[in-house]
Amino acid sequence: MSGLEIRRLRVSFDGFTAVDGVDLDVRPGDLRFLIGPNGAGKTTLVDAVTGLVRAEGSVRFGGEELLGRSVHRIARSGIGRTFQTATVFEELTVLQNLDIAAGAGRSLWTMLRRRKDVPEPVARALETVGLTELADSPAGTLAHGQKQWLEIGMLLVQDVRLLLLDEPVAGMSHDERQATGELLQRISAERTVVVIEHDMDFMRSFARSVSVLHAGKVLSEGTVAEVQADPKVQEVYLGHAAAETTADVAVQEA
Ligand SMILES: Nc1ncnc2c1ncn2[C@@H]1O[C@H](COP(=O)(O)OP(=O)(O)OP(=O)(O)O)[C@@H](O)[C@H]1O
Repeated sequence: MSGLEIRRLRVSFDGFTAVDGVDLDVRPGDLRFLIGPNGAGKTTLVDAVTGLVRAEGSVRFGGEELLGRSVHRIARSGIGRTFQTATVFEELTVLQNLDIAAGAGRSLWTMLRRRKDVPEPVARALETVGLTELADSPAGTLAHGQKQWLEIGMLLVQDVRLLLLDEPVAGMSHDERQATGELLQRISAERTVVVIEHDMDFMRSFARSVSVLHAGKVLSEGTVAEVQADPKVQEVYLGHAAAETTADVAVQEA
């Protein structure tokens, strides 16, 4: 099974090139972290894959070309994403949220009715994301981390094969981060998962592979150890830190 294959991807905004000729291959079973300084083009790359911005080049998933397709058609091709802020229906229960995500073709009444028989894919998703006990709680009462897990569950019931997650652990507690990392490892065993992340500790603990983006290009790629040892990466990150330190000193001296 072929996963995500990106070739010569380019996205421009009014003459500014945010993604500048990116090649990227992510196989099913991988857990790829996409890192890079602010403005590197990470979110824009995911926007291009999901059809939110126009792009040139080629994005194939499972061998099918996605560029040029509508957002809805891309979603129907088994591609799903989460955003930094979870987008769940707060007034509905966890189960109803999952039911609606799973429920193409069912009436709203069928989906909102309290049912004893939870459909098998929904029960499996509840189990996978660890929310079985909270199935009947309104989503609005969930903790921040639990909402992110619900959103991932909503992708699982749609049988999304490629998950693109934008900073899934931002704002999470240490325990929530750990649980999220383990969740991502479980779901990536048979799906293709790409995670945009700024949290380097989280990346070191859970990434199977890493791509570093800088100024719209892939700067480095490999295992966590390979990427960390790459002088180009050290320069970008240390250069960044050095610049911030200099700025801090300048502010303090002013
Ligand atoms: N709609 C847009 N119009 C104009 N410029 C944009 C647009 N979207 C993004 N950009 C620019 O493209 C560049 C890449 O942005 P992008 O959000 O993809 O970076 P990022 O790596 O995700 O950064 P961050 O880690 O801060 O989220 C930035 O310079 C940004 O200002």
